[in-house]
Amino acid sequence: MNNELLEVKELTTSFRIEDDYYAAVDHVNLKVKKNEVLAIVGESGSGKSAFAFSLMGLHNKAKIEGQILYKGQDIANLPPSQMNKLRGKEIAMIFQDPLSALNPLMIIGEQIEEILTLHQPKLSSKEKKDKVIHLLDQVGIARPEQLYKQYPHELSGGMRQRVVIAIAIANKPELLIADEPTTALDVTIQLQILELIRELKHEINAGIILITHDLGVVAEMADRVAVMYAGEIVEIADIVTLMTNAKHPYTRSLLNSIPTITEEKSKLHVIQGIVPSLKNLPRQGCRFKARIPWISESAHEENPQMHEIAPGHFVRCTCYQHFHFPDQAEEE
Ligand SMILES: Nc1ncnc2c1ncn2[C@@H]1O[C@H](COP(=O)(O)OP(=O)(O)OP(=O)(O)O)[C@@H](O)[C@H]1O
Repeated sequence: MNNELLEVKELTTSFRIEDDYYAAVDHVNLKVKKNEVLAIVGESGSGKSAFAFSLMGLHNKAKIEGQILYKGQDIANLPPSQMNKLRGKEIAMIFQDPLSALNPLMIIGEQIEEILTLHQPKLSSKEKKDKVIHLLDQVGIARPEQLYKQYPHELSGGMRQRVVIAIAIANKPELLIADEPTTALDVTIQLQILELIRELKHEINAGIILITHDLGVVAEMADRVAVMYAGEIVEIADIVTLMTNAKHPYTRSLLNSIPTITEEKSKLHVIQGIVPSLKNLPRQGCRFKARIPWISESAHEENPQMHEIAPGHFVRCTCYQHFHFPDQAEEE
């Protein structure tokens, strides 16, 4: 197989609420290649984390349907013993909150050694320590020997996230999933961590799935972007196309809600409403319809499909052809 690393087919992740299952990830299809950053973007509640956790096999009680083909092998619903061998080695994740991802009672060096021991049991103590020092250096920690002996609470948020990244890349994963890796950090530190992930992309030669609600982060980091709304992918395109020629009303609304210094505040288009809760989600028709009520009913497909409108550029539903912001006339 070429350089395709991951192919997700019709992935559906459903949670049990009272007596029924409700899909938080609904028939998602996408691919990730080696050396590629695929960003998944959407508001809170759109299903991004549920998707990431499905790839990592971290859902305890959810029902997972469809296929997660990692290097051709379906890893959806893999027995825990087999998933444990992949997780932390071939597939690794950087979590949102570095403090909760680290063990408060263990020094940093031991925490990184632990993940090395798990997947490379034959390493000697000296080899392990050398690798840890090298990893800490690789993630930009100035005095790795000193940090080796420190506890998580002794570090700043940015340092902790560097350690979490060191743990994620310790076993040279081929697929790295970063779930809002900078959300919990100060703005200046966010930039440093993004820069680090960008540098590592070349060094570790991995495919990266970057989950974020922040289109600024997407613009900086992504090669391709999948926009997620209410559990579905509504648009996929390469980064340049997405930033300059987005079509789906949701993508356009997200892009329009980014303030620019040249735009007057009164002209900002802020999307009204929120992503509906799982139980209240309309499962028939266009899921974004309720948030663009000024667009006529007939613009929407009854059963919205993904349309390939240019090579590699997919848009769900036909409503994009008739979409305009409330204060503008229809474009076509
Ligand atoms: N364990 C669970 N049980 C029931 N519902 C859940 C569970 N986990 C997530 N959900 C619901 O699934 C939907 C998608 O949640 P998810 O956390 O994946 O969204 P998200 O896009 O990652 O948002 P955020 O950026 O806030 O993390 C939400 O409606 C959420 O309430």
